[in-house]
Formats: sequence, structure tokens, C-alpha cells
Amino acid sequence: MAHSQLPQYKQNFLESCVSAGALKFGTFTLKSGRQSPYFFNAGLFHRALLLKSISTAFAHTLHNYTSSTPDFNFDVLFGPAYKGIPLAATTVDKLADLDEKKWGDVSYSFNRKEKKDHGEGGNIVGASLKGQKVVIVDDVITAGTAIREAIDIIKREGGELVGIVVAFDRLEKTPAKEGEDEAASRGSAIGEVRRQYGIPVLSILTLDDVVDYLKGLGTEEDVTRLEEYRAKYRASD
Ligand SMILES: O=P(O)(O)OC[C@H]1O[C@H](OP(=O)(O)OP(=O)(O)O)[C@H](O)[C@@H]1O
Ligand SMILES: O=C(O)c1cc(=O)[nH]c(=O)[nH]1
Repeated sequence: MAHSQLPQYKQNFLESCVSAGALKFGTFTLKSGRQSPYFFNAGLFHRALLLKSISTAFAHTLHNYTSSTPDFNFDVLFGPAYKGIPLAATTVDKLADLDEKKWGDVSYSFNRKEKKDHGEGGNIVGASLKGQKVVIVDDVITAGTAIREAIDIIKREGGELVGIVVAFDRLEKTPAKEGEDEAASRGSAIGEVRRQYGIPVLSILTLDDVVDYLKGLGTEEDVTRLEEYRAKYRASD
């Protein structure tokens, strides 16, 4: 597959999505309750080379952003439980491979979904977030519930949220609030977080990349359903 318009690490990641079967077509209920004709399952990047591909893509995304925005820097990558955990840990490793001098001291950290009362105890595993500049690394943001929970944890732990990077931006509008028309134009959860916190929210791939480059993946019917879904739920920002 040659997608000359995309940087090499994105092409590699797209190919890994195919080889992992991480993009599925069908009917899926999302965390928000929305019914989606496709699903991105980051849990399937468990084989060594697939994990290497997704962590390398995350590392490039962060490294490239810091190269173009020299004021942007961070101490800790925070991976929200569960799927964010291996992503944050392996991305730290790949950042050190890219530039050991620049990234050799970056740490990772993640939350427990349930508090531990024995041993070392607590909710956080890995680096303390206190007084640290923190970037969240996660698989996907749809309605923004999971990312807002992660933001709350970082605040509670005394960290400073400086950015977010996700594998896949679904480019979706937020769910309608009570009394709102589901069909009305609205912005995305990613856009809301960007505006509210004034931080960069980066992604390796977006739904547009997938529709453009992976049309051959699904049947014609799957692709049509995906395009209809995109037309219905695409965010205005
Ligand atoms: O933007 P949202 O509407 O919140 O949905 C997206 C999030 O939901 C899922 O995680 P989940 O909380 O199910 O946890 P998991 O990592 O344990 O699968 C998914 O992995 C995203 O992180
Ligand atoms: O919105 C979600 O729950 C969701 C969407 C998606 O594509 N992948 C995922 O893991 N969760």
C-alpha cells in the first residue's frame, strides 16, 4: 500500500491497523451509547511489531509537534486505564529511541480503576504527577467522557495538563444534550477540550485518513455506511 501523501510513520500505522484488524466494520455500541458502523480497537495492537508501530507513531506525533512548537514540553505521559496504559509506557520507550538526550527523562504513569489499599496503595502507578507537565496518551476520544475523567485525575494529583495525543480522531460531534436536536451542527469533544484548556490535542490518524486510504478494507456497503455516519455525526470544528 503506498500512500505518498501521508508521512511514513502514519502509513506504517495504517498498515498496522489493517494487519491487526483494529478497524472493524459492522454495528457497534459506543461508550456514549451511539451506534457506529465502525470501531477502532487499540487492544488489538498486542503483537510485538504492531505495538512497535503504534508506539512509534505516537512518539513521532509528539516529537514532530515539539519540533514545530519549541515551547511545548512535558515530563510525564499519562495513559488512562485500561487501553491507555501500554500506549503511554511504550511511547516513552520510543521517544527515548528517537532522541535520548531530549526524552531520556520522560516518565509514564497510569491510574488504577480501583484504589489499592495494601502494599504501596493509591490510584497511580508509575511517576507521580505532582508539579509535573503531563500529556495524556489514549486510543480514541468520542464523547469525551473518558478524557475528562483522566483530566480530573491529573488535576487531583497536582499535575499540569499540557497536551493530549490520541491514536484516532473520530471527528465526531458531541452527543446532543437534553432538548437538543441530534441532527443539529455541533463541535467535537476534542474541540471543546482544546478550547477549554488551551492545549494541543493531537492525533496520529483521523476518520478522514481512514475513509480516504482504507476504502478497500471494507465492502462497498461498509464504506457507504461509514460515509453516511460521517455525514450525520461529523463535528463542525
Ligand atoms: O470519549 P468517550 O465517549 O469517553 O469514549 C472513548 C473512550 O472509551 C473507551 O474507553 P473505556 O472507558 O471503555 O475503557 P478501556 O480503556 O478500559 O476500554 C475508549 O478506549 C476510549 O478511551
Ligand atoms: O466511543 C467509543 O467508545 C469507542 C470508539 C472507538 O472507535 N473505539 C473505542 O475503543 N471506543
